[in-house]
Amino acid sequence: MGLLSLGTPMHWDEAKKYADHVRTHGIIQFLNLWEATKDSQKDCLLWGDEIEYMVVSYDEENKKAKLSLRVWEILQELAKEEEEAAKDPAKKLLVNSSWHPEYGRYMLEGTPGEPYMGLPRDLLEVERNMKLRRELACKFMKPNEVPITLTSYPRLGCAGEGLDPHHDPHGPAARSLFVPDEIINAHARFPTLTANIRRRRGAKVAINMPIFHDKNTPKPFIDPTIPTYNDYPEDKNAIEEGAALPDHIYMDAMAFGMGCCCLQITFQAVNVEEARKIYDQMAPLGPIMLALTAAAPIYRGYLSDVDCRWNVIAQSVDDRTEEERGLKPLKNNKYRIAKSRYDSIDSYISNDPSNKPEYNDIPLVFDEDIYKKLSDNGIDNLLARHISHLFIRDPLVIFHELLNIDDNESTDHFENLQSTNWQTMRFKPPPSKTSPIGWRVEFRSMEIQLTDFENAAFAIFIVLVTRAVLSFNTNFYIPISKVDENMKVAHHRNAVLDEKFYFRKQIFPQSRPGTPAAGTPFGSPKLSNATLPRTAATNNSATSGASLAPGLDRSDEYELMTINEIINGAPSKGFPGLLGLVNSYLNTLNIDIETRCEISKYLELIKKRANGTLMTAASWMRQFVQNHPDYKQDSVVSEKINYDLVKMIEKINKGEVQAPELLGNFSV
Ligand SMILES: Nc1ncnc2c1ncn2[C@@H]1O[C@H](COP(=O)(O)OP(=O)(O)OP(=O)(O)O)[C@@H](O)[C@H]1O
Ligand SMILES: N[C@@H](CCC(=O)O)C(=O)O
Ligand SMILES: N[C@@H](CS)C(=O)O
Repeated sequence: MGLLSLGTPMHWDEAKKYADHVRTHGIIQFLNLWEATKDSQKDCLLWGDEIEYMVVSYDEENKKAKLSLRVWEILQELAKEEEEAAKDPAKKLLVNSSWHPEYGRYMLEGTPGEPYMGLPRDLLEVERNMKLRRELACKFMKPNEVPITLTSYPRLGCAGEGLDPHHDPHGPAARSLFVPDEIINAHARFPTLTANIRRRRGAKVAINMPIFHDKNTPKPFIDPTIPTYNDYPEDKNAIEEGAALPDHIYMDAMAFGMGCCCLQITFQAVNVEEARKIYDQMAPLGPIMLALTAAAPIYRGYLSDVDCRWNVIAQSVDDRTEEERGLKPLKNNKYRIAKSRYDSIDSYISNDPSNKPEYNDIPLVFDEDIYKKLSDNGIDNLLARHISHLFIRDPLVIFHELLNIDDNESTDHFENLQSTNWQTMRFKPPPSKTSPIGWRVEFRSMEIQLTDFENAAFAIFIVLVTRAVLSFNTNFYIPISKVDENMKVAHHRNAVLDEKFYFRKQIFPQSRPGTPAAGTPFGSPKLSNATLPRTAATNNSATSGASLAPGLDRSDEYELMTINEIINGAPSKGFPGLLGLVNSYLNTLNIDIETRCEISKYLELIKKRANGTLMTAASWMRQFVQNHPDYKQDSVVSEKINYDLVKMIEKINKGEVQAPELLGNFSV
């Protein structure tokens, strides 16, 4: 959930006139924040997860599962609980969660009431708290409603069905052929984002995911369910005009992407340099964790040939004009931009000496005036590049009432741009000059899992990886272009087992192979060299992307590995794997046996997903569909299959049905 300011939002035609105003003041706000917080030191790890839910409403009589558009009412009840809990310590324990709206009017976002601390036994709170959240959300639902953690809803946008209450497709914000605007959260942020992305782009967003060709799927596949009416000026015949590609599942609205759910983890670092280090070290793991958590194989009622949501969301918020996408010469726009606002990160930002200039090997487009303003005010090259790159985008949601604000007090204009750059990692300054919250990093690529047990396992694994990274001073750097290649591969069907990913071979500093830095249990050991300054000469060029200089080919530093190798290690190569690192890290702590056993359960799940003993949610859902008696080997996921699938997921989550191929013997 991004910035939820209140006010009267501007139409794009007006908002674009204030884009420079918002950027200029956003940078002043960032600089004010930087001055006040750049030396902030925190002494403990704080971290938290964000779980996104969909609320399903069953029509038991007709065996249909619909998305409930009643979430606003549920959120109001949850907010009341939170308010009461804040006043009453006894209730605080029972509620212990925080709730937020999300893009879809059928979506909820829940986080722990307070961030977790850095003790190993706190890890055992994670699953308990996720269960508590689910129970609490249920309390305010109707008997036929249920929260499910499904990344993409299989039949979202199948016209004429699937929403409770029913609404026909269309509406002025999305102008979709498939979904009504009533599916969008009513908070002004969300319909305004939807409409202004479309207006800025100059056309509706066009999302095309390859269809999975089964035995009876027509070839070429030309979707017979795409309507051909033409209610809006730019709403042309999607097939004839080429918006809907053959052999693809076509979607035409932001809801198909931002209506997907994910699992995000945020960590507070001890200081800004440590946050930058974590950001860089975790970035190459983005695609690996995307493939390992893959849970989104079905779109608009069809089995697709991809397993993950990421590219769907990227295309669903792609506000770049034809000029920016390189389809026309630049005339009205300033830059060619390679990626959507929702995409993988474009540059590493740490001043750690292991961050070699040649790792930032993709051309970085950035606003040179903003870069200069940041540099002139003491921001180093890498951070200035990062921020001035985020600021090539236009603000999409501007509120009349919040145009002129006190740059000393507010960070709204900075957050406006920051919170609409939806990337695999987010580098987050303290929310305000006086906030007790420190510098944080958010890990954003993972797909939401079907059960709380799995979500807890992935959350715990990721937080332990960050601890191991700091403890062993690991080096996961590979050229960022390789991270991008991994991102593409991560989408492939069954990438987790069938594909290989670039990963660094030698992940320990040469001088201290595998030696853990001394640290308090689960705390962040002080980094010996993370604060060394880097001169501009050793950093990347300020004006363009540094491409790999001849003779500097670092391909000997990385190689293609399977996810099994990356996670579980490759003993013959002396590569420990991320789980090897995590276990070595845990061995350095003084943990009681019971806690260690409990933690091991979660790590076992990760191990077994990576080595193929257990299926990803994406593979499991494919198998469920393909084995369903109603499935006709034609890629179609019917209403009845959808209903049975959602029911099955609910039962697995409640422990009423075992799914050993997904969960092994683990109980949920
Ligand atoms: N000081 C902190 N350090 C680390 N994590 C924190 C801290 N405070 C809150 N969190 C956790 O960060 C997560 C997200 O909280 P935050 O309020 O930053 O969300 P947000 O604004 O919705 O973020 P985003 O839009 O980037 O997803 C939650 O899991 C929360 O528990
Ligand atoms: N739901 C989005 C993330 C939304 C957000 O940025 O909070 C996803 O699946 O990645
Ligand atoms: N929930 C995301 C996507 S709309 C945000 O608010 O930024």
